[in-house]
Amino acid sequence: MQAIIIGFMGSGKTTVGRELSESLNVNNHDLDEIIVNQIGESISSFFKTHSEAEFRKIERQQLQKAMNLEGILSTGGGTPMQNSQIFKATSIPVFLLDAVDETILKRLTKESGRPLVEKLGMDGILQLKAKRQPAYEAISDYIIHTDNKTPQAVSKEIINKLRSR
Ligand SMILES: Nc1ncnc2c1ncn2[C@@H]1O[C@H](COP(=O)(O)OP(=O)(O)OP(=O)(O)O)[C@@H](O)[C@H]1O
Ligand SMILES: O=C(O)C1=C[C@@H](O)[C@@H](O)[C@H](O)C1
Repeated sequence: MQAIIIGFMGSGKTTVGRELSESLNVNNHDLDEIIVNQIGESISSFFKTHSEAEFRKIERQQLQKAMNLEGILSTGGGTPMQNSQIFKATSIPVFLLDAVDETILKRLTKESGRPLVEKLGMDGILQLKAKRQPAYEAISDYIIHTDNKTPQAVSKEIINKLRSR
């Protein structure tokens, strides 16, 4: 793996991961997509019939496997929380996509289908973001601010960091 992208829901991991892997001409892996293929249903529908703990167990297993793939890996928003050791132990650079609350709200309201947004509501989501922030930062090699930047600009910033390593 050349780079791992982490960040809160709506920070742009999936979008930037696609852009970045195209620019670098490497494989793109999205942990949420890998999980969806594994469970055979959407994450939303899985959450309706299973506990979050069951989801986290599958997420951890698939993360461990995905760390051995080549290319770019974008994770789920909650992936770093119970897997900090895996991220700390790797030599693959970890990029945190950061955004202020207002940006996250704008991006999340554009789309539906995120089970935690449905469960917690927007106030709860922003509280969760604040709670997770220290854990995200603790495992990141680079923090990339994404407010008012296109996914292309964010991707270019990551490429510059990768090239100057
Ligand atoms: N830099 C950006 N500027 C504007 N819109 C963006 C940017 N990055 C992502 N978006 C938009 O924000 C929404 C969420 O992006 P995306 O699905 O990539 O986030 P994510 O971090 O992968 O979220 P999740 O963890 O919930 O899957 C999408 O509609 C996407 O088009
Ligand atoms: O922030 C989270 O905990 C999640 C984010 C999504 O990417 C999915 O992995 C799932 O909906 C959980």
